[in-house]
Amino acid sequence: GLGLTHRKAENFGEWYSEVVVNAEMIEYYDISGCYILRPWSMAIWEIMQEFFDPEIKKMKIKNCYFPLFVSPGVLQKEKDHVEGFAPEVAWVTKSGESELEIPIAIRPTSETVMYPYYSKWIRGHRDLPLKLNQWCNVVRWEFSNPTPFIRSREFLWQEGHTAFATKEEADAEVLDILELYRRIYEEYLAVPVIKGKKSELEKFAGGLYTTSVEAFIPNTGRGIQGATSHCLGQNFAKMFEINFENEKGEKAMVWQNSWAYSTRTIGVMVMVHGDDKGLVLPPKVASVQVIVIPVPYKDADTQGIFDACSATVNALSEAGIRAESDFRDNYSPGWKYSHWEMKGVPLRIEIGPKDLANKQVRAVRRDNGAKIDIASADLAVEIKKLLDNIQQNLFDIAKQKRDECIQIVHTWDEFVQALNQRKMILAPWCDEEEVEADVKARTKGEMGAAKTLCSPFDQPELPEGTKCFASGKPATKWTYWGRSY
Ligand SMILES: O=C1CCCN[C@@H]1CCCn1cnc2cc(F)c(F)cc2c1=O
Ligand SMILES: [Mg+2]
Repeated sequence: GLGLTHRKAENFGEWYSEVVVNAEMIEYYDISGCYILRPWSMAIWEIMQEFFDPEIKKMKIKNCYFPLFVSPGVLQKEKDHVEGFAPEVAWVTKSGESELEIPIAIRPTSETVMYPYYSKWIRGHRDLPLKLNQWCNVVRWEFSNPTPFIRSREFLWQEGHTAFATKEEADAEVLDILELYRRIYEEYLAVPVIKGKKSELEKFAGGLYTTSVEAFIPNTGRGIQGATSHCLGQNFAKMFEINFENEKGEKAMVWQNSWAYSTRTIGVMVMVHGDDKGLVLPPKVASVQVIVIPVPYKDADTQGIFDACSATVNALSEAGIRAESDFRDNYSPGWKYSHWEMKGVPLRIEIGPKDLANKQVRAVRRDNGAKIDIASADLAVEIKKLLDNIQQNLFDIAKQKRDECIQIVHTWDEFVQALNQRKMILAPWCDEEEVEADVKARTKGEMGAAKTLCSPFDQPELPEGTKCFASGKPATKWTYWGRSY
C-alpha cells in the first residue's frame, strides 16, 4: 500500500532509500553503487542545468566534450593527486574476448584528459583565457556505503576547466563560480549553504586552494560538500607544460581553476526537505508544480468537474506554471493525494461539486498542509504567490533547522560534546595541518572522524589571544568542523 514504512527521525537511511524509490526518482540497479535516474529526478537535474549553463555562457565559458577514456601514462602523470585515488579508478582491460595490450582508465575527473590539449592549444597570451566546461558522467569505484545521489560509482556533473594569464583572473572566477553554486542551493534547492575555504588537509591535493559550499544534514548531524571551486595555481601548468608567451615576450605558465557540482545536489535536497509523507520539492525545481485532481461525486456533474480541471491546468500553464491533471479513473482521489504527496508536488488543487458551484478551487500546500480556497478568477496570480511562498518557507525552515545545529565551542571538551550531539561545530583553530590530523585521530570511531568542513569567508570576530580549541596554540581563524559524508 501507499505510505512510507520508515520515519525520517527514526531510521534516516531506510527512510531516504524508500523516499527516492517511492517518489519514482531512483530505480536500484543490479550493479552495486549504480542507480537509474528516472524522469522525476532527471527533470531536477535539467532545471538546474537550465540555470547554470546560461550563466557560465554569460562568462564566455564554452561547452566541449572530451573522451571518457584515459591512457594510463597520462593519468599517472600527476603523482600526488592521483596516487591517493588509485583504488577508485575503473579500468577497461578487454574488448570482446581479447585482452587489451594496455588497460584504459575510465575518467574519474578530466584534468589529465584535457590538459595535454590545453598545452597544445595555448601558445600566446591571445589564446587566453581558455575557459571550457563539460557536462558528463564520471566513474569512481568507491567502496564506502553507496547512497543514491550522494555517493555512487557513476554520477553526472559539470566540470569546468579554465586557464588564465594572471592569478587575479583565476581568483576572481573561483568566487564567481562559487556564487553560482550558492544560488543553485539557496535559490533553487532551498538549501542553506556556507561558503568557505577548505583546509590544507581537505583541499584538492593537486591544487593551490579549494573553496566550497557546505551543506548540513540535521538528521544525521553530518556536513556534506555541496559543490567545489578550486584554484589550481600553476601546478598543472608545470606538470603539463601549459605555457604562453606573455606581452613582454617571456614564457609564462598559466593560472588554472577547476570546478564542479554533481547529481549529489539532488540527494541533499531530498534529505533536507523530505518528510514522513515522502519527497518535498521546492517549486523552483519541481517538474510538476501543481497537480489538479478531480473529485467527482456520484451523480454530480462529472464532465463539468473534468472541464474545470482542464481549464485550470490551461490557465496555470499559460501563466508559466508547470501544472498537470490526474484524470486516471482507476485511482480514488484519496489515493492520488497520497501518491502526489509522496512525489513531493508543491501544490495540489482539488475540484469537487462544491468548488465548481462556487467557481473556486481548493489548493493544498505540500510543505505545511494548509488548505486555501481560491476563486477561479484569481487563480494564476494566487497560485504563483503560493509557490513563491512555499519556496521561501522551505528555505527559511531549512535555515532555521541548520542554524539550530550550529554550536560554537572554545575547548576540546565542548567540541567532543557538540560532536556527540550531532552538531556543526564552529571553533577557533590554529590552522595547523597536524592539529587537524590529530583531531581526526582522536575522534575516529564507527560514526567516522570529525574533520574540517570549511573556514567560512564570513569570519566572526576573533578576539586577540583566543586559543585553538584542539591545540591551545593561538587561533588564527574560525572553522566549521563536523562528521561528514
Ligand atoms: O573537484 C574537482 C572539480 C572538477 C574537476 N576535478 C576537480 C578535482 C577532483 C579531485 N579528484 C577527486 N576524485 C578522484 C578520484 C580518482 F579516482 C582520481 F583518479 C582522481 C580524483 C580527483 O582528482
Ligand atoms: Mg572521493
